[in-house]
Amino acid sequence: MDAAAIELDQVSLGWRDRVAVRDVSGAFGRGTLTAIVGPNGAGKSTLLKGIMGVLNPLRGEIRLAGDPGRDMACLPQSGELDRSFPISTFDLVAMGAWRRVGAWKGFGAAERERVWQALDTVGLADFAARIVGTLSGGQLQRALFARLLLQDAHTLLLDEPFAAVDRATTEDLMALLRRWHQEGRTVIAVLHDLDMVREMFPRTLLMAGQAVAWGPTAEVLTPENLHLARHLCAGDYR
Ligand SMILES: Nc1ncnc2c1ncn2[C@@H]1O[C@H](COP(=O)(O)OP(=O)(O)OP(=O)(O)O)[C@@H](O)[C@H]1O
Repeated sequence: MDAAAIELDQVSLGWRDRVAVRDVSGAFGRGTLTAIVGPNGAGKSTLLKGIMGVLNPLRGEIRLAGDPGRDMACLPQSGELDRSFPISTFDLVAMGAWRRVGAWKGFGAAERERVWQALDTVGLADFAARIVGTLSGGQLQRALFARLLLQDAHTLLLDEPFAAVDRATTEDLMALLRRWHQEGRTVIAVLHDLDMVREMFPRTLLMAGQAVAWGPTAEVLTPENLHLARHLCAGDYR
């Protein structure tokens, strides 16, 4: 595999009373496109939080190539967003540029043009002035993808990017994800649609509290591995 963008060495994550992710070791190669899948409660979001640095490992080590502040961009699960914040769609997208250009005083005409381009790419140019609380779920997800475009990060972490969005929006946003992959960025997405993973994601990490399998998608999503994941999480997982 190419050089690692993110390396996990016997990583366990959780809280005082609960270990949600146990003893995961492996690497996300630079420029790879990986899906993280597994039953509800398998520790997928917890693993992403560990990689983002919002949760410290209980054990083990997470090593990131580059400067995580600048090189990593995240799309949180939509339920974790505060939509009541009174901000326009334009400003939400513009926030993606903060790390590159500093505070608002550095925000010139060129950056404004980039915001317009990003809004146009996701089909939201007509919604620039709308307060984000008035966007539909799918429109908000498009705006958050536009913000990722502004961030221009080498590594992108997306937690259920297509949850509760319709087929057309999913196809548009998936095209952006593929574009990032073709540009050589490292892309990691938590997903539930295994057919989509089989079709679009070359690599997969199957979680069930631990890493059940990690590698080329066809070798990971076998009936045996899925059965094991279901058994480990004691749920219904196909
Ligand atoms: N803040 C927290 N405190 C304690 N336990 C938590 C906390 N957040 C999550 N958990 C628990 O950790 C486990 C893993 O949760 P996580 O959200 O990582 O699962 P997931 O694989 O992303 O699930 P889903 O597919 O339902 O989103 C679950 O049992 C969950 O209840």
